[in-house]
Amino acid sequence: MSWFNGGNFSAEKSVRPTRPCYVPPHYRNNGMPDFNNVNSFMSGNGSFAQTGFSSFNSYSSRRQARGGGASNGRFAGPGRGRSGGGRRFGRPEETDERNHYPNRNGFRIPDALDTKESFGEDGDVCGGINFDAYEDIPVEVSGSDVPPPVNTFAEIELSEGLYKNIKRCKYVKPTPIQRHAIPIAVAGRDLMACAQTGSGKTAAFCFPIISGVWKDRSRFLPTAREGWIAYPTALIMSPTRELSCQIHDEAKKFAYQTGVKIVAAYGGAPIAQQFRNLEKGVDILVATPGRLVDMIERGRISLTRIKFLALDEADRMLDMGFEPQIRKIVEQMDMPPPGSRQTMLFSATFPEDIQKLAADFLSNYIFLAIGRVGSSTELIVQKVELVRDMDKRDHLLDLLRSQMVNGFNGKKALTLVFVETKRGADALENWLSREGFPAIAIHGDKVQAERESALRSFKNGARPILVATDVASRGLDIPHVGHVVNFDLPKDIDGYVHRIGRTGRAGKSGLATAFFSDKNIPLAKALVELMQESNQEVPSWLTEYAAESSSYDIYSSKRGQWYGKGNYGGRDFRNMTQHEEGYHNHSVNAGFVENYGTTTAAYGISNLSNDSFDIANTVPATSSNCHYSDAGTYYEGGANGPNGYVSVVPTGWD
Ligand SMILES: Nc1ncnc2c1ncn2[C@@H]1O[C@H](COP(=O)(O)OP(=O)(O)OP(=O)(O)O)[C@@H](O)[C@H]1O
Repeated sequence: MSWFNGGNFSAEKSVRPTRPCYVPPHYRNNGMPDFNNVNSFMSGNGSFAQTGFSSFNSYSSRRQARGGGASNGRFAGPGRGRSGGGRRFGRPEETDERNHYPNRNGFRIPDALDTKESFGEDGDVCGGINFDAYEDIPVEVSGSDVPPPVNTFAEIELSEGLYKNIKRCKYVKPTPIQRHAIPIAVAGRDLMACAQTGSGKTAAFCFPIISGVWKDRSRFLPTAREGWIAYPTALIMSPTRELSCQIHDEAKKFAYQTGVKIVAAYGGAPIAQQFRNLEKGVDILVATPGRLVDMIERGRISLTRIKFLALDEADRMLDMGFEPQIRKIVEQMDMPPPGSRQTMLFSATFPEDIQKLAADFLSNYIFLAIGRVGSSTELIVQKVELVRDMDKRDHLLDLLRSQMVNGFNGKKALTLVFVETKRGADALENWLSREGFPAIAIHGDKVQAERESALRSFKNGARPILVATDVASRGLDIPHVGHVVNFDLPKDIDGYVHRIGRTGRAGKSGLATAFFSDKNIPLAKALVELMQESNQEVPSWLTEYAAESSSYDIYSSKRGQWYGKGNYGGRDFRNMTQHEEGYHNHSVNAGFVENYGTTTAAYGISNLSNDSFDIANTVPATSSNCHYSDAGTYYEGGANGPNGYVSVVPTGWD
């Protein structure tokens, strides 16, 4: 990625004097804002609004002037009373809240927000979507006989009606994940696909499924709903109700007038209504696991005719929370086994251990990664602020006021604030409302109608601040989210990647601010790595914490995952050497000797149950391919051979 060297864009008021100006990819071929001037940047031609970070850069000095306390000299909390001195206003009138919300403190209520922007017909920049932003992302594909990528939708053998709908949706050009994944899926191959948040994964699995279902004449068999049992041809599962709803809505747009019937089944909504929808016929079922199991156990859905299975947010679906239910649905009910159905797994993050689990559901699959697995898009400007827990509310208030003072510069932007707990979400919503900021909370303890209403009033701008737990962290595609605030940081870096990914979508820019407190030190190293990788400016105090936090890189009990690092894999785990605790004589696909930052595979050959092992290509350990982990653990194991299989024995942990 290039760093822009000043020139025409010299600062009026430089806030980053010591570093060259990074130009995010979405600005590279367009009108350029002044990148040395934060205010100018915020009001640039991206989708999010001016947020006034100039005032934040002076935050620390203001705090010191006030004599605010800092525990270790690095915290920048305001160190003053909890109210921040703001005037308090009552909760909003529930009626006509957009127009009459008490905004005496000046918080601008956006006008009605469009749900979609329009797209141009003329090439790369369509309705603010700048495809150049994605062009230089490296692509990794592995597996046998990989179908080649395409450059246009027209090159793919999709059904006629679907083409029309792609045009109707103004999808002029496929995104990289679509260019690669759709031909693979249309060729009938199983797929594990990873691409950054907001890069178009939904269409990447919906298009082949809709097309495949449409071409599958067997769905017209009269027995398709016999005895009021629904026999869908395709099943798309996702972890949350809101995401299932969203996928359902998207898929319906893509399947408009094709005759392909799509039904959603998710918890919290009346099951009787969902049964009635199923009774009208279903080709593609979009479901959350809990409601699906319920329906299958009540004998209303059979999976015997499933030909296409897609798991969105697949790593979440296979982590410890969901895995038993997914195994039950996919392995213990009546679904055809791998090989007899086509299985597609999609996510922006895919930890190695989950990749291994996922392999159980796949047959001869292709692994596709657009960018490094678990990486974050450069479209999102990431800021990390050092804030003590006790100062977070004031800090947030200052942030929101700063947005207020600088205005939205004619742009409409929503702010999504992530907190750790449901109680914390309610408390922050109440507090913000008391302070005169129109906020609404969404979390798992709210009934579904409340959740939907919260999301609606956020989307339409009636409550432009949504306080959310992780229930809103994955998959949700809400236009105009300009700013994501991690009021509480998540425990692992993958969670952070998904949360900040609610902004900076579809080629548009976004801003993510994290409040980092001493509780988050274990996350520092992974955060620094992620930020560096996406060319973000890393504060020096965070780098210091990262150095300190190396000692936190111990295996947690949870499936050998790194705490903090999230164990995010760089690539197809089949191409990696094994480095997990407790693996003995475990055969792995060699071909690579990989350095994982802390460990690298090493020396010695065992294996060798695999015929394709090529002893001639064996690479014995040398100082360059044999490393020690941070913990001083020596890996003894093997390498190499393009198709070789070797054993890796982590002797240090015996
Ligand atoms: N080819 C395209 N042309 C124009 N817009 C597109 C295209 N593909 C996807 N989009 C739009 O991009 C946005 C993001 O897409 P999508 O929600 O599928 O992202 P995602 O990769 O699934 O993100 P996440 O990882 O957060 O789930 C959506 O608004 C979608 O309509």
